[in-house]
Amino acid sequence: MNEEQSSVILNTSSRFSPPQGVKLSYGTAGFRADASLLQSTVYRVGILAALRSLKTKSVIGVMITASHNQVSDNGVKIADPSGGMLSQHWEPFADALANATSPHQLVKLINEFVEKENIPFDGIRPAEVLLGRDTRPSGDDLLEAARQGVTSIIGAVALDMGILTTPQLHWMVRARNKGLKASEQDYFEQLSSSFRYLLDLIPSERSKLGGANEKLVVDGANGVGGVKLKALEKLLSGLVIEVRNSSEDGGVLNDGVGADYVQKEKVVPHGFGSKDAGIRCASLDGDADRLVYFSVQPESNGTIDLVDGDKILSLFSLFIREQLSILNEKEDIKNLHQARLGVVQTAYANGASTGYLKQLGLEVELTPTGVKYLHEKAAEFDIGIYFEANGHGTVLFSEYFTGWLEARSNELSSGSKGSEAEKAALRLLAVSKLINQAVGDALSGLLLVEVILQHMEWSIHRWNDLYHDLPSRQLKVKVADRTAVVTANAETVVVSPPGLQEAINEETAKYPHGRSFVRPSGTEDVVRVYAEASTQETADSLANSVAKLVDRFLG
Ligand SMILES: CC(=O)N[C@H]1[C@@H](OP(=O)(O)O)O[C@H](CO)[C@@H](O)[C@@H]1O
Ligand SMILES: [Mg+2]
Repeated sequence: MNEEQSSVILNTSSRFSPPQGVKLSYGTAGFRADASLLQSTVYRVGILAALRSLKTKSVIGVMITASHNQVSDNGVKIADPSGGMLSQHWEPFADALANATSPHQLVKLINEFVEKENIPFDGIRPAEVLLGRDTRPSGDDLLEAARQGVTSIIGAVALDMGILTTPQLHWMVRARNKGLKASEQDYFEQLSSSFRYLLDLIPSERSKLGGANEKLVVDGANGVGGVKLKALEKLLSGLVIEVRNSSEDGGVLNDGVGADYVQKEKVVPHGFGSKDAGIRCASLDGDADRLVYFSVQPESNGTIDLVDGDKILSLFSLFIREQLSILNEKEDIKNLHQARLGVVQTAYANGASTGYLKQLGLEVELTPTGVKYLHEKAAEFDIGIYFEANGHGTVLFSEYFTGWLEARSNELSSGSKGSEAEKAALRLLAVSKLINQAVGDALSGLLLVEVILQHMEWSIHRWNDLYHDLPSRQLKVKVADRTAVVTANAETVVVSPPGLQEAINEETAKYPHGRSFVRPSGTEDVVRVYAEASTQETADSLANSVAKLVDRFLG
């Protein structure tokens, strides 16, 4: 960096003092904290995003959100050129920048990093960063801090894209870097037109008046998702959606509402009750990158049948597998490309879901917790489907495979137009356009669920009956130092402290269908305990015993 550049950063950064005595970490999904602590962090992430744009010669995204956290929190994360998460290789630098104690130290760190990473300051292609935020009241000021960070790199351009869901911003970054249309309207049009296309491809003999056609009721978590879903719905036909807890209703973001609450507590969100018994309902999280479905049990006290990320994954897998097999059946050997379909889960996936997917003959991979790991693994397949049990996931299509599908559907349409094989190829192509290729997206996921249910003529109950979840329990244990827990094999085995895994094994062996693992959280200062067993009582008991072991070894 030249003198002029250094002095601009020195000047602007002096307006953003870091909070005293707080250690910030990029963590599993960006920086998160009470919003009042984040001005300097967001400003510095703005600088980092501009550097990333220079380095990759591409458009980069900065999203201001704290997802399912309480409304007084906020956060910031970077979208890479592909629309995916920031390269893990740059995370330690993000941490170092956020924790720099003075403007001089900040400039020194940036200089060292620019040199190490060989970041070009040649002015040939200026940095360009898209900024988005969710509905949090602190978002406006933080977005301004990000803008000042970006523009403190001379020549860099920051574009304020306004209030967006997290997946919308990631989608825009990806589209811009591919030279495609990238506005919010383009996003809505791509989703609604591929949804319509898939509806039109439903075999005509299947009645379009089945159970799935009743209205869908969606809990918007009092966040950005509900408002965007209403805008999207205006472009949809063939689906009636009622949105509750949209941020316009005056309710508090994530307070007794939203996908995280529904999945963890397994109870109805605010605004839902026994009057909704049996109806197909869905819940989004605060920034609309998670989706779960549920139905209210009749005459219950707010208890629900939860249809979680594992079941969404199973539904998508079934549909895609069916289309691939239609395609393969009709192919002659010369044209056969045996597509590799893979599904990716974490250890939190319910054991019944993994068993079900394997019994379908699917390749099931396990990765550590965190979308960045699942996404990376899913990208190794022609079609890779990944979901966390909490409802964050998507379906990735390799460029090679979409190219192959396009070529095949063209060939097929010039031969026997309207053949089953052609329709299967067209359905798969439409799925690749509907489902967000950048990151998990509750809105596009919801449309894919809806069209598959109509295609299968399934109610939410039929879908929920695909398999029955094993009873499970999750607990959190406060320990002196959670980093003392080191795991291996996608977090299923503890390697340190010594003896803990053997003790867990001994305990688990006492329970029929018992499974349990522990790992340090990447977003909270706790060790998480997960247990499954054949009844709720035994799952609870196993989780409690393992929590005691964690406390004994680490307390
Ligand atoms: C058990 C669980 O749900 N863990 C969540 C949670 O991570 P932890 O590292 O477990 O705190 O937040 C992550 C980011 O949102 C999400 O990817 C992950 O699935
Ligand atoms: Mg989220």
